[in-house]
Amino acid sequence: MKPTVASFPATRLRRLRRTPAIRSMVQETTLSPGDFIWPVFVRDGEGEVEPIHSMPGVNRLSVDKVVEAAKDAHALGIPCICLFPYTDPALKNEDCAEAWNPDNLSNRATRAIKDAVPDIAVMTDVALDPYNINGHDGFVEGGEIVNDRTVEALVKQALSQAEAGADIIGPSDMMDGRIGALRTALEAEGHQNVLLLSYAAKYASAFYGPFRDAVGASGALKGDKKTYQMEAGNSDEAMRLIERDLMEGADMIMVKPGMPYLDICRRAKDMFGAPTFAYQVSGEYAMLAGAGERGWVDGEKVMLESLVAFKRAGCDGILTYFAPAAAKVLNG
Ligand SMILES: NCc1[nH]cc(CCC(=O)O)c1CC(=O)O
Repeated sequence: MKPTVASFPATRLRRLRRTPAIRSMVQETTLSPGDFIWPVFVRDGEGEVEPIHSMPGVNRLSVDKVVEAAKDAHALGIPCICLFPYTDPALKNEDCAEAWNPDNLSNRATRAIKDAVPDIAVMTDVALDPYNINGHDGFVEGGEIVNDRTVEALVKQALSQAEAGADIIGPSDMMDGRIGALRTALEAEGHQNVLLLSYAAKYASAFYGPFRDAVGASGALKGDKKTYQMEAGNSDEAMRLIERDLMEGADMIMVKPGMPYLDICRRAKDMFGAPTFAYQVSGEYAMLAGAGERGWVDGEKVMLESLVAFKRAGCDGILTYFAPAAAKVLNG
């Protein structure tokens, strides 16, 4: 596109910015609660609302409280809630079997939400890190994060989530071949309507720090995730990963983290035209919410500005811890 601009004063671009009414008429991108997927942290117990110190305003919730959160989200017009379990350290080991336990925390929360608020979509996370004694997304053998044996486990995990009623499965593990394996298994087991939202372009990022505290994986993690998550300097590789996942049966794709990778969102949308999501991750949230809390920035304004940026960059939606706060502002 080459914008046409006649010379001054035939064109005075400030005319279009003069009043709120005129600015609203020509606004190119808008934000609404329907754009949000709300990630929540689930813990055991009842009546539990446990603050996460590195994410001001975010709590670990017991299943009953997650159900209340889902009701609130639905009332605010948020279409989807995404579950991340904080697993009891006693249930973590090297075989990660808790990941496909039909009665694990994530599956109990899914069933409880689908019972109480059937209209909200439930998204679940596929990766072994909440269950793995060493904090990695895959099995570790002799210091290596092994691919194919991990994919077999991810399939069992995803099937248990589909069985529990998950609408959207989000593989965040970055193993090769998992989208194809998951799609094949879901089709074979009668879950042909379950959606796959692939964490297709997921970078090995320091912005995940507060999340790892929230799910209790920080202490456990040995080494880094660079043999499966992407290097920050790469963009062509992101396009290869997205194309590969779409060809294997992903319905939607994600770029993660969000703000430092808006160029990847734009490129992905332009290149593939698939439903594209960005994850505004825990570290991004911590920076904005933390600075807002101290009065260093206007918390509400930076929240909305950061979120509309994703829409402008081509995203169809955003996973954000701000979802309920932003929806409240947008609903007026
Ligand atoms: N499967 C791990 C996973 N799923 C979502 C996040 C990060 C989300 C966030 O930071 O908000 C991570 C962290 C990681 O890869 O170490």
